[in-house]
Amino acid sequence: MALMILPLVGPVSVSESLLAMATVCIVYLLMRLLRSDIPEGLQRLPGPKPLPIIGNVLEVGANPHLSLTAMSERFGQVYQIQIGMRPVVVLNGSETIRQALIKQGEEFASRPDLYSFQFINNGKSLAFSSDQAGVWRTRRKLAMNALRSFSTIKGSDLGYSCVLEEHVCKEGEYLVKQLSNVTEASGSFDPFRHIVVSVANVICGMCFGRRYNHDDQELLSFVNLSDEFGQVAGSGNPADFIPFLRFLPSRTMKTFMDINDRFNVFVQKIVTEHYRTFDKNNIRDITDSLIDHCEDRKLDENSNVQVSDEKIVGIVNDLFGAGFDTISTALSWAVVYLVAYPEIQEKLHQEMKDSVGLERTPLLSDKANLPLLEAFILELFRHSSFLPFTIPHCTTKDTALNGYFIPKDTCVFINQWQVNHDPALWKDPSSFSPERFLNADGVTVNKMDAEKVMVFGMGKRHCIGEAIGRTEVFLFLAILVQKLRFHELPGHPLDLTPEYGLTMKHKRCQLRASLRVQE
Ligand code: HEM
Repeated sequence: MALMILPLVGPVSVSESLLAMATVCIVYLLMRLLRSDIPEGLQRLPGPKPLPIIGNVLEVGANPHLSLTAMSERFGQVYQIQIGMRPVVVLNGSETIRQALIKQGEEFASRPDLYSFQFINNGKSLAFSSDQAGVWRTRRKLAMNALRSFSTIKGSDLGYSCVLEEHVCKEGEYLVKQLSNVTEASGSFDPFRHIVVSVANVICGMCFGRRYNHDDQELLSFVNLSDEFGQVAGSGNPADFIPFLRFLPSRTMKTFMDINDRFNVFVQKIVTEHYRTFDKNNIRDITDSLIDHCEDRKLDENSNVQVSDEKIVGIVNDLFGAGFDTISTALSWAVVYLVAYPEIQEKLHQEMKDSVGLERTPLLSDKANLPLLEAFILELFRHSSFLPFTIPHCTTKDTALNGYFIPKDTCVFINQWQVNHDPALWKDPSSFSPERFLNADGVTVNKMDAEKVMVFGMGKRHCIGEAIGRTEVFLFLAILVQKLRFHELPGHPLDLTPEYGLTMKHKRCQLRASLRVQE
């Protein structure tokens, strides 16, 4: 992401320069005057000295997860930076984050009203908008109930424990065929390009009762552009903090708006069709269940929180959006790690062969017998930390943390990357070693270590799709490891350096896959 502010300034005259400098000084002095008083017994937050107007943007740079982790070594687990003219508190360290998000959860539960968030789901997103607490709570509860109902019910095939397992197993088998066919036809494939369609199909099944072909242009037109979405929605997007940047042309921002538009049109078309064919006695999917809720609520005169129909049915946008990008990113990283560590790939296949065999599709009930696969997933979450920060939080009132004063309405970044790479928690944090999660017996996972990994946030805003996310990553990966061997494409060495964003992706690459049964 470009945090280059200075090159955006063109040639200026002497009088313009003087005027700009005077403005900068006045704003700087005003900001110093407006600095809030610190209540007795509390301290002012430490942090790097900000420059006028741009604050600490240059020090934050293009990889905020690395720069803000390095700053935690200088300033401690709670410190303040300034992005543009907006103060941002950065929280690091497992215990400090637990204290803020769980023990003082109510005080850190809100979202800041950032510029880019108004384009997500037309400003009505459950995850990104700064809804009032009552409205957000009602919508979150509805979303959780809908997800639970439509993932745990039985599907059409009674051989599966639930519809989620059925969807993932069928999409997983299809993905195996797709990857081996594409390798045969074209010599290689881009893992994210194909995985994202399979994962999108699972959430589409639950939300809209439909699946898409791997070549469906309408679906592909935005699911494969989620990199740009993540670059803007990630913590530290300059236009969110430096107002004048909104008025300068930005290719990334334009693409971001374009993806949001296409996404909203795609979902709106399906929702309109659901309204047209809605039958109260045949609730087909999550969209129907949300429409049904609107109808029931109109009959309930006593309902004390008023939430518009648009905001209720709009929950489906959040579920669909959150349900494909996160899981596809995790799986795409998984495949890249398999290729980068071929000896681990072989061990995982051997474990599958010994515990499940190669004849039948792996199921959720096999999880307890696949400890190395579970450890691999934990290490993939920890090492890649592909959600380096949670979605930004915001304080709901004046509060204190570790003895420091934090005023109401302060934007707060939660540094998950730092927790997952903290040398106080992990031995040799930069090495990729799934075995670190196995107990000394080598066949059970150390649950205490597993709980230290932070990728789903925690507390009041903690991810509502965690169970679904873990289930999908496990099942898809089990099927891929059982059926395929992944290889590097000769002459195309892998680059595991993540590209910063809300979800950090590996660089797009070309890989090969061969069917194990043919070997
Ligand atoms: C591997 C997969 C996933 C990961 C790593 C993940 C991670 C996260 C994280 C870090 C947050 C922000 C927490 C915070 O702000 O403190 C979040 C929020 C959220 N996630 Fe997930 N997520 C995943 C899958 C899903 C799925 C499958 C769904 C739904 C189908 C989902 C729905 C949501 C929603 C609606 C929120 C916003 C909650 C709120 O603001 O109250 N996520 N997720």
